[in-house]
Amino acid sequence: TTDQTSKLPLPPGSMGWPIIGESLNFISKPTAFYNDRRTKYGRVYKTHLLGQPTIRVIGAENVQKILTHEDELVTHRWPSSTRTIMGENGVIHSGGAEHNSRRIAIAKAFQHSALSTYVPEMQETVHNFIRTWCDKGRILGYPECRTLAFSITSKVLLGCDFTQSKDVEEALANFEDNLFSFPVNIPGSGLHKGIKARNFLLTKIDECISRHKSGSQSYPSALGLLLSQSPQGSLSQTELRNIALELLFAGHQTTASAACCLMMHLGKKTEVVDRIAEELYDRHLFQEANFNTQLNLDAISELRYLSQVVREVLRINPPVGGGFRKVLKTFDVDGMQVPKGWTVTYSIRDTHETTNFFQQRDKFDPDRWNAIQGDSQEVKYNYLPFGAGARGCLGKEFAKLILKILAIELVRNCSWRLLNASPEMKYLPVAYPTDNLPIEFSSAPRPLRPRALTL
Ligand code: HEM
Repeated sequence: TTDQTSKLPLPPGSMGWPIIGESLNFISKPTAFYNDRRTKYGRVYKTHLLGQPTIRVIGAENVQKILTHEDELVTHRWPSSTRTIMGENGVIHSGGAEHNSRRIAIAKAFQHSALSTYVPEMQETVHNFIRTWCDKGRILGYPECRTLAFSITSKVLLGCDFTQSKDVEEALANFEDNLFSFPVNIPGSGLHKGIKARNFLLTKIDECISRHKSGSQSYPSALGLLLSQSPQGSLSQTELRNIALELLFAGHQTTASAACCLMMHLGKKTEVVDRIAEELYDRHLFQEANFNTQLNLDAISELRYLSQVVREVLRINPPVGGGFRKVLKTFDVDGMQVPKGWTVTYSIRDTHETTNFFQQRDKFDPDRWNAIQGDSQEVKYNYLPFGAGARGCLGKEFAKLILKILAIELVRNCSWRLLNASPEMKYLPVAYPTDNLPIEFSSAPRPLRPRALTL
């Protein structure tokens, strides 16, 4: 229902069928669902999804209104299937002071000093994957990036190496694939499968926690760090378990999507690969004698061009399409009402794809960031791959670090060729190429261009 006290109209759009609304179209073809409605209705429209009357909002000013009024105009509310499968004792499905204190505790596992301890394990894992890609010769980029992200996130977030545990990888896929389901828990339903996967993953997380407690963990991890802070820290065991699961969820497909898109864009633009190689050469990270120099966080942070490349990949192909909120108080966007009690979703991808803030916005051009101050207020809501504000991504530096290490190791150790340079993209649950990105790998890196060699 609308808010009768507001004089403003509801946005255009369709509420679909009684009860199920437009959920069937959304679940069967989510990418087309969003694209069609953006074309038909523009920046703000209404729909009915997964049991909730919903308004979708596109565009920097509109998105800013949502992200800067957390706990005042809006609060957390993902669809009920997502809440059930993910659990409500973590950070993603909590609000107010509880959300804030959990965020503060988790942030400690992603501050500079913690991140620097994760680099060796990240580097070694990436390196091993690239070796197997070269051995295989031909790979499918997206599934490989999923497995790579699974391996890194399980090792570095949980401190447990599940690389060879196909049952855990499968359970995570089931968990992720059923997060958006009808809220009906009967055998065979998506929700039922998702809950089963959740319970299995929690038993594995419990094993990781026991291993940490017995001191048999050999490398630094986010969970290890969070555990070492409790019981003095602010997180209870129930919270920690759920947060570990959330980190796995939040870090896995997102990083896989970005890693795959990174390989895709570098595969399309060999001149960008050359520029990265030159930067590595200038920083003594790319010499005949030490192709595989041990990386460290400070050296990686100094690679300015590489950071622009990663930024640009996340601009053109933001892995996450947007976020869900519950409306606490009726407010307006573009002269229309967003009524109290409804769900509002803010769009990342549609905002990136429609903003006029960037010139030639469809062009992959890392140099555009030379002239733009990345953290400026101006760019903040036109470029938001990690969301922003009180619920902005906690793992963004962690994710960017993986992407940079991947780019460095790719450029130093191999060359690769896309077998289809312009694959069709899908965008849900994350951005990915529908053909899975077939790639041919060889173990000889591209030779350095003359400019670098004559330096
Ligand atoms: C390229 C990779 C990633 C992208 C694009 C991404 C994107 C996002 C976005 C858009 C949000 C905000 C969602 C909202 O507004 O509701 C978010 C939240 C979050 N992300 Fe990420 N993320 C990435 C990687 C990671 C990683 C690796 C981790 C963990 C290590 C992580 C942990 C989280 C957490 C815990 C939240 C919830 C914060 C809260 O609710 O307060 N993310 N992420």
